[in-house]
Amino acid sequence: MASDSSKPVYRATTTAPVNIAVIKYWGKRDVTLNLPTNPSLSVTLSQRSLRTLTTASCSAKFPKDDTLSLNGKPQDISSSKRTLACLSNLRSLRQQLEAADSSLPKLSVLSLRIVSENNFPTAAGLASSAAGFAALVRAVADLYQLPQSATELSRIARQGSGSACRSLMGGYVAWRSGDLADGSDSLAEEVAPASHWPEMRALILVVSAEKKDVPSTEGMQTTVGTSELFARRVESVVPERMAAIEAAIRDRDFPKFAEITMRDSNTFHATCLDSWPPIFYMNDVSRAAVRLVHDINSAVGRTVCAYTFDAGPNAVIYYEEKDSALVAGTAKAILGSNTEGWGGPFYETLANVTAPGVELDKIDPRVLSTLKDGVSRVILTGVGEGPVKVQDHLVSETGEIVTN
Ligand SMILES: Nc1ncnc2c1ncn2[C@@H]1O[C@H](COP(=O)(O)OP(=O)(O)OP(=O)(O)O)[C@@H](O)[C@H]1O
Ligand SMILES: C[C@@](O)(CCOP(=O)(O)OP(=O)(O)O)CC(=O)O
Repeated sequence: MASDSSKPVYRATTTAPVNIAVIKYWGKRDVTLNLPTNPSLSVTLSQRSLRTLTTASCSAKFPKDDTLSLNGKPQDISSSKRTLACLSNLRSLRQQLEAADSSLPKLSVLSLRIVSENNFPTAAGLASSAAGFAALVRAVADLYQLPQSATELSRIARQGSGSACRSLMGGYVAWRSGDLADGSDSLAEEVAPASHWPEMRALILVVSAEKKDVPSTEGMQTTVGTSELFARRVESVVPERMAAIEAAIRDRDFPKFAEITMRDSNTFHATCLDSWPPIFYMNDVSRAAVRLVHDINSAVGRTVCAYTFDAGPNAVIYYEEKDSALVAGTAKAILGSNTEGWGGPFYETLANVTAPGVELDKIDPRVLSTLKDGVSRVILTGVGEGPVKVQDHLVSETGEIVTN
């Protein structure tokens, strides 16, 4: 029997971004294949702020079962149908390559050791599952040297977590819901690269970093099964908004982009409230953030910012870089520079801003105190690129997990 040292360790490492939808995915027409009831569209956020780093490795020296370690903790992947579905799809693509070229090493028969780190809280409504599954699929696809495009791989990432299919690309990304029962046409595609509209910024107000009450999968099934508003959202509201927001992105028309974004977040949360029993993801602090955005826009006299909320209370506020002082500068004046997170790569335009962009007497006083008490941390970021192949492997050349 060959000694362990003669059994090579194959490795590939990637980073992957978070994305925040402006037209929300909410509802599945097929739970097993993770097929959505409606298309969605998101902005990929810069990995200079939020990112997952994942190494996929395989070797004949690893124990028989595939393993996944997330933030230093082993995960039970044997009970995660979604992770198993991603891995089995990727393996069969590798098998096809090996069957066509006998000179290729038989990686498809080796156990996988996958190690991942999120640089932000997991399962706290910061889209960790999107970045996490995108990184997992991208890293294993790189390890297996698969020729498939990001759009083709999105079909696999979608089965890990729907929103993950949109994190395989940078910029402005649409997930086409598709019509086919086997899901082969349910894919993500880039609507515009980040370079088309690089001035897009996002200020995330972290309201709660706790694990959320109703997980997305469960929440969306309750909505599909019980909300009367939901059918209208799927039939007419979303298709019209998809066309309109794609045009707004093409024309870099921020006011249009912003209004559609806010309305779609509101419609999504309305269908949650219309579910039975009702589901609440937004709280008083979230509602104060909504009010803040409307107050800023009306004080400035044009639409300079837009809010959106996922399945949790955190607010994501989109704006253009030229309006940083008006939007982020006002938020900073309200929250105080002691709130964690004012800094980092997107901070330059704000660093010298001392006065609020909008006078605070133009903002409802209850909003000021609710935000000051309820926002624990901010994240300043902006539109960014898709996954990047890197060499900071989380598995050593000899196969051990690297602890940072
Ligand atoms: N780096 C990762 N690698 C693999 N799986 C991950 C990774 N990060 C998160 N996940 C998976 O995603 C799950 C969290 O998904 P969940 O949808 O509950 O939260 P979220 O993505 O933060 O919130 P939301 O999708 O509503 O914005 C984790 O329990 C884990 O299974
Ligand atoms: C509100 C959302 O963030 C819901 C995301 O849901 P997930 O992609 O987390 O759901 P699963 O497919 O069940 O894993 C909207 C969106 O990102 O489009």
